[in-house]
Amino acid sequence: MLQLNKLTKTYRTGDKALQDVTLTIPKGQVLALIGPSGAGKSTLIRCINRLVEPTSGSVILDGTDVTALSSGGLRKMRRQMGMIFQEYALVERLTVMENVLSGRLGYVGFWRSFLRKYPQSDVDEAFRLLDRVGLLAMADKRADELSGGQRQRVGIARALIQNPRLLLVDEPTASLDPKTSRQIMRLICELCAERDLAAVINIHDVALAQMFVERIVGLKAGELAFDGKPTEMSDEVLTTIYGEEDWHATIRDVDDEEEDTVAVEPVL
Ligand SMILES: Nc1ncnc2c1ncn2[C@@H]1O[C@H](COP(=O)(O)OP(=O)(O)OP(=O)(O)O)[C@@H](O)[C@H]1O
Repeated sequence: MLQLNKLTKTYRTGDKALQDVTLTIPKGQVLALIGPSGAGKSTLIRCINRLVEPTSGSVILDGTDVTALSSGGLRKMRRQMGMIFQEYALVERLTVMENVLSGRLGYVGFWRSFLRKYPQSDVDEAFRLLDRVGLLAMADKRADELSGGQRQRVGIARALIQNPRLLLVDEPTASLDPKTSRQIMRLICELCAERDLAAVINIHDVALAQMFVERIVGLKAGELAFDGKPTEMSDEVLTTIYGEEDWHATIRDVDDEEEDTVAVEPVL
C-alpha cells in the first residue's frame, strides 16, 4: 500500500507544484493521474521515488517512510519502484535484451553490472518478460531499430524485471498513435492485475484512462480536484479540473462498446 500524506513541493523558483496531496493507493490498484499541463502530475510521480525531493509531507510504501530514508536506503527502495517513461529512456545502441536486463542493475554487484554479466536467472526472467510483452523475437535487435510501441514494451519489461512493488508511469502513451496507446495501456493494466501491482499512471488522455483504470485522480494547480471512479467523470468534473470547454468528445461514454478487447498481440 502506498500512502501520500500532505505531500507538498515548492520549487526554488517559488512554483507551488504540489500542495497537501493526501492519497492512499491499495496494493494492486491502478490509478490514473490527470490534470492540465503544470498541474503537478510529473512532480507527484517524481516525489514518490524522490527524483524530486518533497518540501514537506511523507510517502509511505508498505510501512516504510520513503521520505525519511538515507541515500543507501533510498537506493534500495527505488528498486521496488519501477518507472516507465514517456520517451522510453532506453539505451539506443544496446539490444532489447540488454535494455531489459539493465532493470537489474540495482541488484547485481558493481563488477557484474560493469561487465554486464547478469545471473542466468535474470536472463531467464528477461526472456519470459519479453515473451509476455510480445517482443521475444526481437531480443537481439538494437533499441534504435524499434517502433515507439515496441520501445515502450521494452520499457515495461525493464521496469518489471526489477520485481517492483509499485509502478510509476509517466505519460506512457504521449508519443504513440491511438491504437498503440490502447495496447500499451492495456498491457500495463493486465500486468499489474497479474502481479497484484499498484501503479500510478500520469496520463493526459482522459478517455484512455477511463477505458482501463479503476480510479482517476485529478490534480489542479497542485491540489486534489477529483478522486473517483471512471464512471464518475462528467462534464462538471472536467470543468473543475481543466476549466470551461466543450467536453463532449473528451469523455468516454462508459456504455460504449469496447471495440478492441483482444489481448495485446505481439508486434513483430
Ligand atoms: N524543475 C523545476 N523547477 C521549477 N519549477 C518546476 C520544475 N518542474 C516543474 N516545475 C513547475 O511545477 C509545476 C508543476 O509541473 P509538473 O511538470 O509537475 O506538471 P505536469 O502536470 O506534469 O505538467 P505536464 O502535463 O505539462 O507534464 C509547474 O508550474 C512547473 O512550471
